[in-house]
Amino acid sequence: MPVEEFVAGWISGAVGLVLGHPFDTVKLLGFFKGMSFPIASIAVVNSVLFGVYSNTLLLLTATSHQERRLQTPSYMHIFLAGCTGGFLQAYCLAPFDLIKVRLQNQTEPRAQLGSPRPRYLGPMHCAASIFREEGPRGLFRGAWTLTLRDTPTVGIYFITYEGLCHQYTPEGQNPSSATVLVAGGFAGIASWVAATPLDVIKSRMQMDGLRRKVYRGVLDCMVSSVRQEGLGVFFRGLTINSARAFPVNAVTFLSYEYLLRWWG
Ligand SMILES: C[N+](C)(C)CCCC[C@H](N)C(=O)O
Repeated sequence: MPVEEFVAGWISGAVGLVLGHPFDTVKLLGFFKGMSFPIASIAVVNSVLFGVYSNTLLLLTATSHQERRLQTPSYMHIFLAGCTGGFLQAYCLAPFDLIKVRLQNQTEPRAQLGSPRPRYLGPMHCAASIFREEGPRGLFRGAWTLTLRDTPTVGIYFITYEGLCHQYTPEGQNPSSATVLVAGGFAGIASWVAATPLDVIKSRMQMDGLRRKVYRGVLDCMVSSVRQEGLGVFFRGLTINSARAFPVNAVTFLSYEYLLRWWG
């Protein structure tokens, strides 16, 4: 099993992440709150995303990353491999994403003398508290919605990337850096536009049960969100998600391609 893709996925994900983190947090308070933790978690998550994608394509088309430039796989295969990558990465991402959402939604100041103690003191404390208060399954709260969000949208992510690269690259050549940056950026935007409605629902499911349980399930969460806030609720954060997605995924794909070429 080619492991380079896993390693390249990890490193490129970390590069993209540093760039994207302020966008992630600006929706809330505190700019670089919780930076070190996502850096560690991206090692697992992005390497699963790219590693599973590439190895699924290898299974489906019997071509390696380099050979695929000469023999472009069908969009169906690219989509299926993307969905497989998205499905598996969602499960790895679930506990990390839950902790991120819980910490970012916590707006009490850091522990200070005289002020009330925040519920979670940091990522490890947050993980331990969830485990204690909500059980081991609590760490996977919202995982199902995350899977629904990521399975098709990672398919869209890779279709957009490969499609744009193919469009602007002469037959049999590697895409130029500019092409990779633009294709990666638009792949990020396309997948985030598609992912935003379920991203809103996912975060609500992850915050549910903290004080008392409000939703009976994903569908119930969707229906009551629309009832209370209208259809616009599904587009919450769309602009910031897209603004973040372009630079993050442009550099993610650029470093991924370069690492693979360098090792290849
Ligand atoms: C599927 N979905 C759109 C959610 C994410 C796909 C892109 C993954 C990238 N690490 C990022 O954070 O932008």
